[in-house]
Amino acid sequence: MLARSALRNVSRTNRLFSTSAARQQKVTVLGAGGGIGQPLSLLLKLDPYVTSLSLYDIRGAPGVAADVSHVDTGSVVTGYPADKLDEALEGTKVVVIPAGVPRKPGMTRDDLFNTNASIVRDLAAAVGRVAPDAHILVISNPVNSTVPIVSEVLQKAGVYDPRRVFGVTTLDVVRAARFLAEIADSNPQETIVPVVGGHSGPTIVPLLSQLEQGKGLAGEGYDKLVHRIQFGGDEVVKAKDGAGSATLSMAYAGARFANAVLRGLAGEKGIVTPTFVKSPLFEDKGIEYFSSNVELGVNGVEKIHPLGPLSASEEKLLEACLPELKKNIEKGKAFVSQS
Ligand SMILES: NC(=O)C1=CN([C@@H]2O[C@H](COP(=O)(O)OP(=O)(O)OC[C@H]3O[C@@H](n4cnc5c(N)ncnc54)[C@H](O)[C@@H]3O)[C@@H](O)[C@H]2O)C=CC1
Ligand SMILES: O=C([O-])CC(=O)C(=O)O
Repeated sequence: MLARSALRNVSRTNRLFSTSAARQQKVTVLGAGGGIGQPLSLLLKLDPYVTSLSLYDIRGAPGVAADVSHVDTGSVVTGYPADKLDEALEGTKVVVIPAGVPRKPGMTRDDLFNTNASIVRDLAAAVGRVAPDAHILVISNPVNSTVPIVSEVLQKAGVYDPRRVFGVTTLDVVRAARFLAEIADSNPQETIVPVVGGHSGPTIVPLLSQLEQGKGLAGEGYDKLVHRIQFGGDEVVKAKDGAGSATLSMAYAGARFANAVLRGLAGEKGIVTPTFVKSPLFEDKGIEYFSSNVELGVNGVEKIHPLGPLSASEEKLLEACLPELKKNIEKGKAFVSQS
């Protein structure tokens, strides 16, 4: 028999994260059987802020749930098949949506609209009906359009609170940190790049001038880095050669953003990260949603930070971002009003 202190040590080394959290929540993943959904579900199983993990997909969620449920952390995992969406959502506080098709080489994210818009619309309607006060984290592309779709659906249902709908743009932040750190020879975990705008090509605007490691960059080196951050998704789509887009790095990014939302819900202060939300920043230009640094808290979005000082190059990037973003947002809104 192991002495109690030895058991405690064994127990500590067996855990990836510490298990004591102030306040835990039920989290539901819609699209849990997919390329992102599976590793994301695993990472959420490791999150000490999750008490109950509900996994839903039109294919394969009970199997994923059975598998993930054997991991020895405190949360309880349940899988739900296609006809059990309402049960999956009951009592949930956070819903993460990676349901929908991914890109193949040669496609833009907007090319996914025709398939994913209706998937996201129908899932949002179910969330509005069953879990109207849930925080909704939208991963499904095109994010610039799917976030307005979710918002419009909730608005129609009379349960919209803009503080609780988020487009997950964390992968852009993760990539920017990694790619800049490679050039600057810095620690990527300490190379925190605010990435603003939206989540597709030219709408992705990294504010490199706001970092010590980034402010000296210019010319070809700067242009190449910006292009890599804006088109990092294409790099993965090309390398996977028809087998899909980023799944593992996205699962990491999604779990990280979900953890930030959960920590906010638990009352932690000072959690600031970029996310694509209903925003006043460019309302005067008719742009209702924008990603920028947002402070998260018990109500979701507590405060939207201004962009801060921009370099001349960043002003130009922003100029290219805004009209494209506006088009994407309007397309999402029109889809719901015509549905
Ligand atoms: N926000 C971001 O930064 C990123 C977004 N994505 C997007 O995430 C989405 C998912 O990508 P993957 O997981 O690679 O695709 P995948 O095809 O591997 O998985 C999608 C899953 O959604 C499920 N699904 C389809 N319709 C559904 C419905 N009505 N209800 C519940 N589940 C449903 C499918 O059965 C499948 O298991 C894509 O739209 C992709 O473009 C991907 C990477 C990064
Ligand atoms: O590129 C894609 O289609 C998937 C995605 O959004 C990303 O990896 O940033």
